[in-house]
Amino acid sequence: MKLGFIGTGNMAGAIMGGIIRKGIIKPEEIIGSDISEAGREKVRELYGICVTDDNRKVAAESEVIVLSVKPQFYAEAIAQIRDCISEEQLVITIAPGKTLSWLEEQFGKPVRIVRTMPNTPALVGEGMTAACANQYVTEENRAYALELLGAFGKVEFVPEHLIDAVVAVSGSSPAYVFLFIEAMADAAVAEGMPRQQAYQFAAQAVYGSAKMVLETGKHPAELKDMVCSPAGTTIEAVRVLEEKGFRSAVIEAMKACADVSRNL
Ligand SMILES: NC(=O)C1=CN([C@@H]2O[C@H](COP(=O)(O)OP(=O)(O)OC[C@H]3O[C@@H](n4cnc5c(N)ncnc54)[C@H](OP(=O)(O)O)[C@@H]3O)[C@@H](O)[C@H]2O)C=CC1
Ligand SMILES: O=C(O)[C@@H]1CCC=N1
Repeated sequence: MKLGFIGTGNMAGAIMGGIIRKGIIKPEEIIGSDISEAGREKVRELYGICVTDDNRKVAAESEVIVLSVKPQFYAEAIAQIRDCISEEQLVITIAPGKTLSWLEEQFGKPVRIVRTMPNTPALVGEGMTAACANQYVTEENRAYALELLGAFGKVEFVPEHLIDAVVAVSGSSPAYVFLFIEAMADAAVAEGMPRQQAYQFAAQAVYGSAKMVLETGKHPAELKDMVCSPAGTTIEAVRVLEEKGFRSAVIEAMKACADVSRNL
C-alpha cells in the first residue's frame, strides 16, 4: 500500500478525498484502520479505499502512514504500531500539540516523521497545510511529502514553533469562517432572503474576498477601504463590528486556540 491512515474520521476523510480527487494515488493503494466500524465503512463507501480494524496491518503494509486519531489517542496508537514501523517508512502526523520530540520519544527508535497541520478544505482541494520534519527525514521524503500534501491544497514547511499559530490560523479557522458564513446568512434571512440562497451569497462573498487577498497582493485594509464608500452602507457595518469587538474577539479566540494546542 502507498498510503495508510490510522483513524478514518473527518480529517483523514478530507485528505483521502482530496488525494483521490486529484488522482495521484488510486483508492486501492490506500488503506485505513479505525476502531469504529461506522467510521471505516463511511470512507470505504465514499472513497473505495481498503479498510481494516487492525492498526498494525496499516502500519506494516504502508509506505507512508498518516496518524489521524485525536491527540488523546496518539500515545495508544503509537504503542500499538511502533514495532511494525521500519526506518524506511514515513510517518505523517496531523495532531496539534504532539511535537516531534514527543513523537520520537513515543516511538523510542529512529523514525522518519513529518509533523503537519492540515485543514478540512483539503476535501475540495483547497487545504492549507504546514509541515515540519525530524532529522531522519530525507530530502526525497520532504519532496514526496510536499507532493502528497500539495495534492489537496497549499503546503509550506515552517519552523516547528509556528505550528501552534498554524492551528489557530488555518487548522481550526474553517470553523470560525463557517460560523461567520452562517451568521451572515442568518442576517440575510432576517432581511427576507431564502436560506439556501443566503448561504450561497455569503459563501461566495467570503470565497471572492479571500481570492482578492491572495491574487491582488494588496493589504486587507486597502481592500476593505475599497468597499467602504463615504457615508455609505459598509462603513456603518464596519462601525458596528468594531463597536462589538469583532477583531479583538477573533484575536482572543485564536490566542485561546493556540494555547490549547501548545498545552495538549
Ligand atoms: N477535524 C479537523 O478539522 C482537523 C483535525 N486535525 C487532527 O486530526 C486528527 C483527527 O481528527 P478528526 O478527524 O477531526 O477526528 P475524528 O474523531 O473525526 O476521527 C478520528 C477517528 O479515529 C478513531 N479512533 C480513535 N482511537 C483509535 C485508535 N486507537 N485506532 C484507530 N482509530 C481510532 C475514532 O473512532 P471513535 O470516534 O470511535 O473514537 C474516529 O473514527 C486529530 O488529531 C485532530 O486534531 C487536524 C487538523 C484539522
Ligand atoms: O479542534 C481540533 O482540535 C482540531 C485541530 C485543528 C482543527 N481541529
